[in-house]
Amino acid sequence: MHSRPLWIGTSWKMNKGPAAAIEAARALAAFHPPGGVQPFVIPPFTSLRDVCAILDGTSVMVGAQNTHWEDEGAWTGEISPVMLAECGATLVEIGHSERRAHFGETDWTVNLKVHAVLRHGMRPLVCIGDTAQEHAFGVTHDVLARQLRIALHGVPPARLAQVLVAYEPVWAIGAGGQAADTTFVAAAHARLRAVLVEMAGEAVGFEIPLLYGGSVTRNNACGYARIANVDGVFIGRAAWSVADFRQIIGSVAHEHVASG
Ligand SMILES: O=C(CO)[C@H](O)COP(=O)(O)O
Repeated sequence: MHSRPLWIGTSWKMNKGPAAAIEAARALAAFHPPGGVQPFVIPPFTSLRDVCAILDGTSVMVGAQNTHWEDEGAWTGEISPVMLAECGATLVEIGHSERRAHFGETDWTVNLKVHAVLRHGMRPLVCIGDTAQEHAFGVTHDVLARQLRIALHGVPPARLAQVLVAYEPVWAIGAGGQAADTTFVAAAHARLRAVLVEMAGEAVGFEIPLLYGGSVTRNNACGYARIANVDGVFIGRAAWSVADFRQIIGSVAHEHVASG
């Protein structure tokens, strides 16, 4: 069996109001994931506290979809890392491409948020990704390395061990997304691993979970999960139903254990 867990998680994005989120969390609480897998779920802010309470003591980690970098203050409409920690979140997603594209998230704010999340004892899940245009120009690896270096700038190596990274090509995400082929993902993840090792040294650099996301489905999840330097998958649409999420976890875990 693999010694490191395989991370399998989903963000519900702007789906599921409090009632639906509570129902989904209860269904997840009754699920006993197979060994070797670390499941996580990222509900909207409106149900974060409830979902954390329901999944407390289970093996399912709960995260938030965003944070501000300040602890408090006159930031209308924002949520601070202090609030997220108080709700029970242990993971915070930062820099998703939808936030970068529609809400002005930049590499600089991603870096501020990474520091804020670590300061409050949670784990940042840093999302990076190339646009269709960058992909077409063949600069994917440069873009990813730049995003990663800025996101993690100034984080001491010991703290880097708390970070998770998700590579999600912008062109692969969502209804119009095109699933990336595994050779392409393998090369991108190898490059990302090299950057992490450069920044954090071998011991920590190899330990940082590197997840893949973007049109991951029950049909292709195992293929992505078996790539070297892919430590898990981050799923959107295909895992919004708890039954589908559980099914993907089951099949990926089965293969993970069998191949270990
Ligand atoms: O963040 C994602 C996973 O939660 C990502 O945007 C992938 O979404 P999907 O293409 O709907 O799987």
